[in-house]
Amino acid sequence: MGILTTDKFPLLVVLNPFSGKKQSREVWETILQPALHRAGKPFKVIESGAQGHAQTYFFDNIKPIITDLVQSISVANKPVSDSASGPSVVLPSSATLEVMVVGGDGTVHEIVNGILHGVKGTEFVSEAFRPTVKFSIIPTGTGNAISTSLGVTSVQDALDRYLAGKEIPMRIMTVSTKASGNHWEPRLYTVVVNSFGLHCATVYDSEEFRHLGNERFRQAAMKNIENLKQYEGKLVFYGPVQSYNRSSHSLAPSNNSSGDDLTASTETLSGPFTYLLITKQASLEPGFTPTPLANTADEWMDVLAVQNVGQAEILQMFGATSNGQHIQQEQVEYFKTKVVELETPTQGRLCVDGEFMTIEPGPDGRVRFEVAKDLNTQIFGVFA
Ligand SMILES: Nc1ncnc2c1ncn2[C@@H]1O[C@H](COP(=O)(O)OP(=O)(O)OP(=O)(O)O)[C@@H](O)[C@H]1O
Repeated sequence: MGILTTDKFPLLVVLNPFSGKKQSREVWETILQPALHRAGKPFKVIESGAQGHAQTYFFDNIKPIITDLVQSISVANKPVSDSASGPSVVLPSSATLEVMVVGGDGTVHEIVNGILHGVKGTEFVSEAFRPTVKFSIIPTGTGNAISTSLGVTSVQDALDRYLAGKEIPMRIMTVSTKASGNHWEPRLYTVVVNSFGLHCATVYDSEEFRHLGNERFRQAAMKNIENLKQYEGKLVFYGPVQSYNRSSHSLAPSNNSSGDDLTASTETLSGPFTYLLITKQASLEPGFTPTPLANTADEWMDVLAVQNVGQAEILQMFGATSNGQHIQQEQVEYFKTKVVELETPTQGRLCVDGEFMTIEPGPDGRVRFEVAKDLNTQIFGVFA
């Protein structure tokens, strides 16, 4: 790999020149690079050359990166030679990899998926040795959901938070389907949002409006609202569920809540769905906060469900999503949960952080969403 040029392991900077309005390179050259030089931080730049590049890069290289990272710590910790036995090198039980993303949420999604698939089933992330990956997310994408949810207001703000060094856990979700032998196999890891129905169709259609920046989502949403569809499916919750109570303006344990037993089904929404989001972030872009109670760092995922409504109700909801007041509306159901499964009677489409996945029909095609609880997937943090 040869990433280790000094005994100080570099910050890995992943730059996506295609994100948002294509300003990542300029932001890097004019703001970030000079600031890192001033701060004396060594770095290595990885420029994404195509869709999927960041994911493939980390999938292919995460093991040598971790090896070099461990070596750098071992070098730094090497005690002064005391005798003929020479210096002893003590291998650490953990190490911190810092990754600065100059791009959007899709780039963070690619890196997380590349890393977790790259180390799966290896000793590179295990009980004996577990690295942590700390992200500095510089918001040069379109939605910048993670940054917006953390209240980051600008590139400079994100940079200042990185240099200040305060971080919080960035919990992710696993998206699994049934593999042979009937066990759940994680297919994808989600950092922002899984969606079904209108939101997924909007993201799908928004690519053709990419040149419009943020406006692309609005254009694609209007197109889909004009031609509003209902999406057949049922959503089954397992284990503890909290639902939002409009009268008390607060979350309360669902009536059927089954303690911490994640195998017991608690609640079912029978659909059809007009709009369905399962998220880890409160905002999906500045001015759009569909799951206002979501928290990047907690062990819950938030579910916003709108079942079988018409254009007027959907427009009414969107009219109040800027400040989260839509969760007071009758047609909006809001939950916090840890495990939920979606089943569709016919083939469906799921959107996972902007990546699309096919839902196969019937019980065998069920998709299971979980807040990742395996410690080997809970390795991410974000400077906040
Ligand atoms: N060199 C490249 N050329 C074209 N597409 C690229 C390139 N590198 C990465 N991509 C793709 O760019 C897309 C957008 O990336 P990213 O998520 O960073 O920005 P965004 O979509 O504008 O922001 P957000 O996800 O925050 O809304 C991703 O699908 C990624 O795979």
